[in-house]
Amino acid sequence: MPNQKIAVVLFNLGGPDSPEAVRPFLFNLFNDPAIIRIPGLFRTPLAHLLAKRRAKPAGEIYEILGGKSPLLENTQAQARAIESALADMGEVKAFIAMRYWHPMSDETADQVRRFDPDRVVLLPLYPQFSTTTTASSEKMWFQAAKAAGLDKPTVTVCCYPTEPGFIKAAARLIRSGVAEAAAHGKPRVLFSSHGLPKKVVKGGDPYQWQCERTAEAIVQELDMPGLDWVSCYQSRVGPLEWIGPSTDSEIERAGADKVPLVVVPIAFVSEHSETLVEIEVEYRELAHEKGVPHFVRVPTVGVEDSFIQGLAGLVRRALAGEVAMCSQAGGRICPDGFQGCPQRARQQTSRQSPVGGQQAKRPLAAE
Ligand SMILES: C=CC1=C(C)c2cc3[nH]c(cc4nc(cc5[nH]c(cc1n2)c(C)c5CCC(=O)O)C(CCC(=O)O)=C4C)c(C)c3C=C
Ligand SMILES: [Fe+2]
Ligand SMILES: [Fe+2]
Repeated sequence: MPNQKIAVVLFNLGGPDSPEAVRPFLFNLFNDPAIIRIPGLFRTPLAHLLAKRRAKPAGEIYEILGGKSPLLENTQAQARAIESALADMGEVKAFIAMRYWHPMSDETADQVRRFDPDRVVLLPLYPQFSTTTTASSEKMWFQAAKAAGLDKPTVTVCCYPTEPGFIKAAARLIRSGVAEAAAHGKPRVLFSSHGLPKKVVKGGDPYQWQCERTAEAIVQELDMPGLDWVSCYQSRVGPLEWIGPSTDSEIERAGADKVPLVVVPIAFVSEHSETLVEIEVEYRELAHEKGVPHFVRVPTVGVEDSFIQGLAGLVRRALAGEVAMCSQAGGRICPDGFQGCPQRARQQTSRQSPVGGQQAKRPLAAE
């Protein structure tokens, strides 16, 4: 239907926009029942405590980035690019709803109501579905939309772990990383995703399964026979056991094997603390310490044309109702058909290194 008024709402995590925002941002994160799965009566005081303890180490991370996260600016650039890619559809406006820092769902739902669209598409900037990210954002959005009196037909893109434009963009960026590393030996590619506590995955969360599908699809697209690669997990916080192998343990193994590394973030689609500090600074230093001969960090897909065209295609397909419904989540669209569906993802598979172990934990507080 041409010339519709469409609101595309981009979901992302959000990040502090000043040093003062670090602690309240962390409080919002730890107070999310999708992150800390205990009743609110206990969770809220615990979230205050954890935010207080984590504020110092997290603040130091954001200090390296000038006191704030660049996630909002990078997401704004993606919003403008998506609007341009969908300009032929009519009046399309992309909004941003962050989960833990501004602009959050309540502010955005109000803006969307004032825009008065015919339809709303919720588009997570998380290629892989997790209850801790996509589902949490979606739940918050529907609460906020109801409170704002926004009652427009809405469809949610579920996930796109193997979306061809996303895979193509990542592969393009990796090729030059592999070429650079190859001057120092036979490179190993680490597909590094944000980790999750094991019990979340055991509870049926499809995230790990989908991260592995993303890594496999990129390897297939790269078409580099004999490529040495592994799927691993970064950013562990807290005392729980997290999924592995950890990115740290894989860096250590590469040091022992004396192979150059190409580290590729596949669960983040723009730059922020986990890419610019954790990978670029901390893992680079660890690699140096462990004797890795060369370390390359591949940038996130950001506003790469094929990625943006891929996202625009998901919006078109969601509006056309062309894609398979995700049977687990009423009303949510699963663009990969059954391939990336949470329902199917219970079959845990794995491409895990035999040496993969526990991730070195990031302390919740300055220890
Ligand atoms: C793929 C995306 C993400 C998943 C899954 C996820 C789960 C998850 N995260 C924490 C704890 C923290 N995450 C933090 C930062 C952070 N997390 C993501 C993405 C995912 N998190 C992003 C994009 C960011 C960076 C935000 C920015 O810098 O702009 C932090 C804060 C930073 C720090 O203190 O180091 C914490 C804490 C848990 C516990 C969890 C799953 C249960
Ligand atoms: Fe996180
Ligand atoms: Fe699905």
